[in-house]
Amino acid sequence: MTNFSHKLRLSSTLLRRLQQRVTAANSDKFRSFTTTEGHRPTIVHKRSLDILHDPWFNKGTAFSTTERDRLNLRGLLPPNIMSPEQQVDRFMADLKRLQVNARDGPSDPNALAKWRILNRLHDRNETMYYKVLIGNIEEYAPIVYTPTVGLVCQNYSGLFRRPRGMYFSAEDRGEMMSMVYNWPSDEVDMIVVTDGSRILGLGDLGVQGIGIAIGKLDLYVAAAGINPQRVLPVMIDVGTNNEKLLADPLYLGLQQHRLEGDEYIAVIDEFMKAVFTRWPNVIVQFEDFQSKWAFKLLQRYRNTYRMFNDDVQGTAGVAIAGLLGAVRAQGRPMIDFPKMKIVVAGAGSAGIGVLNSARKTMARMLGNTEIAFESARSQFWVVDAHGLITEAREDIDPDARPFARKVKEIDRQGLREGASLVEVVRQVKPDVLLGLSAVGGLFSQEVLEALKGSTSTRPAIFAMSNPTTNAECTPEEAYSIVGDNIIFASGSPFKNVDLGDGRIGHCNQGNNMYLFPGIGLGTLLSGSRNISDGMLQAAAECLAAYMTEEEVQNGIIYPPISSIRDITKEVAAAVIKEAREEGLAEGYREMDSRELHKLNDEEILKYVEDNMWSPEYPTLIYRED
Ligand SMILES: NC(=O)C1=CN([C@@H]2O[C@H](COP(=O)(O)OP(=O)(O)OC[C@H]3O[C@@H](n4cnc5c(N)ncnc54)[C@H](O)[C@@H]3O)[C@@H](O)[C@H]2O)C=CC1
Ligand SMILES: CC(=O)C(=O)O
Ligand SMILES: [Mg+2]
Repeated sequence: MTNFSHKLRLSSTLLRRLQQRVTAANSDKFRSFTTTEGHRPTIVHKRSLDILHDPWFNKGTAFSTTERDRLNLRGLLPPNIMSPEQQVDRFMADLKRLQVNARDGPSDPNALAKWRILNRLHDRNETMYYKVLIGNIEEYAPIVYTPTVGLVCQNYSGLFRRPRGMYFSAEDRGEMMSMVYNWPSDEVDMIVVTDGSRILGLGDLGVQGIGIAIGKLDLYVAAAGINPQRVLPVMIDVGTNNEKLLADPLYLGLQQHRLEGDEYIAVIDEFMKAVFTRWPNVIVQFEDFQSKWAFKLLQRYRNTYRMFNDDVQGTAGVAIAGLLGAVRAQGRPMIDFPKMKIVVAGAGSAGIGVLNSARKTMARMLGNTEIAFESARSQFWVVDAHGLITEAREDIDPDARPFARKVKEIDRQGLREGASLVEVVRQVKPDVLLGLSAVGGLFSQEVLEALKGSTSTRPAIFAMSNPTTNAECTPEEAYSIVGDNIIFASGSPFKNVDLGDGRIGHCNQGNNMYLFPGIGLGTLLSGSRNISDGMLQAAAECLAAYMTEEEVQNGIIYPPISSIRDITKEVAAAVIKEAREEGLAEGYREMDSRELHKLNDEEILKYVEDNMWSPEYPTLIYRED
């Protein structure tokens, strides 16, 4: 009897194993019949542990029985075969449990612990990492991106485990052309490069800035479906002027002050030449370069290379979309935008980028004449660390000069050179107060009180600086001081505000993450050799048009991050259409320029969608080198 029941148990175990094999075999069969990008078999040239240690190919416990045999994996994994969904469930359960228990420090006990857990997953299984990220983007974008990525960069020396991306340093001068060939992939679509000189609002973090390039590329994969095998985070280490880091023996970067002038430019030139030689079709996104270099490098490279500066150009587009949303939210037509009075706090790469773009947009709406361009200038008041910028200022920054107020003009307004932000807000009574200053709390109680005098029926507050502690004010402060009838956006995520009686004070996330992935993807798929102003403008207009009238009336001027993949697809399509119209679209792979021109709007969207990578395991086939 005992024997019989034992046999029964055995046979039920056997049966379960057989079922698992059949399921696994069927899923293999299913995979081999589908032919989209994610389902084609991938040829591999390695087996055994080499596969398990390779995050591009690793499937962990999801390797089927036949694959385990084919790839010499049998015995190297626990015997139970899991589906990708089960893997994600198991990981999520662990993540939730650990986030309750883990403690990293008093300020934010869980954020770094979550980042660590996700990073470990990124190291061992890229597909699953992105499945987790895409499936839970609202919850984990704030971990892999702002605000936690700022904390990660600040603590990078301690957090560094497995290297990711490439490092080019001042010591590598003359070697970069050969170094690029050390990267294992022949195909790279997207590079995000930083020199670490202005990471979010946290200043110079030197080599530790690599974290921001990794975080931005995570969004390229999650939002734009850029294949993770074809992204490359890059850190150009030309030294740091952060004395604390220079004094830290554990600092991972060059222990020297930053290169300046021609020496600095020579390093960046060499890097650009090297990457475009190896990967002529790559797109390079410049990220978090201090303002003094951001504009110069953009002008230097934008007509020669396929590149853009996210802080200058991506931020500008997101701000324009938000500003147009603010006009609509006041019940006015978008064409009223040139009548808005806008006070901008911060005249760095981001602030000046927004100002230039807003001025051009206004001028276009006013007929695109020189007079229109000139008159649009007078809608802006710019305040930097030294107060209101006027033509009376000595040593005025050339990038800010076009926005310096005329002395006579501000005299009439009861203002003067260097007037404080609160004075400016009080006198101007603006429709919009926009902060890109990196100064947390700059929109103080006094400033917000002054904004109550705004002539607008619904003033808009954009506290766009990152990370969270650098926000110019919180949504609670804005709603409680200025009133319920405002529009609010911040660069890093905040919770909505409960206004009582079931009413919600919406907190929009005004962050360039809504544009840069679509700009990159659209450029890639259009095959344009440059990223034109028109393509950037098309991206911004697409984002502005994404919100419905009802949403805008409710104060929602940006989409929720849960729809970032969809908005990115739309933005990419808009970029492709504009590139095509400007005669820049040279096509991508089998979609040549002629074919691209034949596509209607729907077909362009489908073309974009078909080229977006999804986190699904391909069937792996072994082949000798
Ligand atoms: N939400 C988003 O998508 C983006 C946000 N940003 C954020 O914008 C901030 C600024 O970035 P950058 O322009 O590159 O930096 P930056 O350092 O070049 O510029 C900062 C500007 O703020 C001014 N400033 C400093 N103290 C001030 C004060 N008390 N009052 C008024 N202005 C003051 C400075 O004079 C300077 O003009 C950062 O925190 C960054 O994270 C940047 C890009 C995108
Ligand atoms: C969002 C971004 O690019 C920044 O804060 O620099
Ligand atoms: Mg940035």
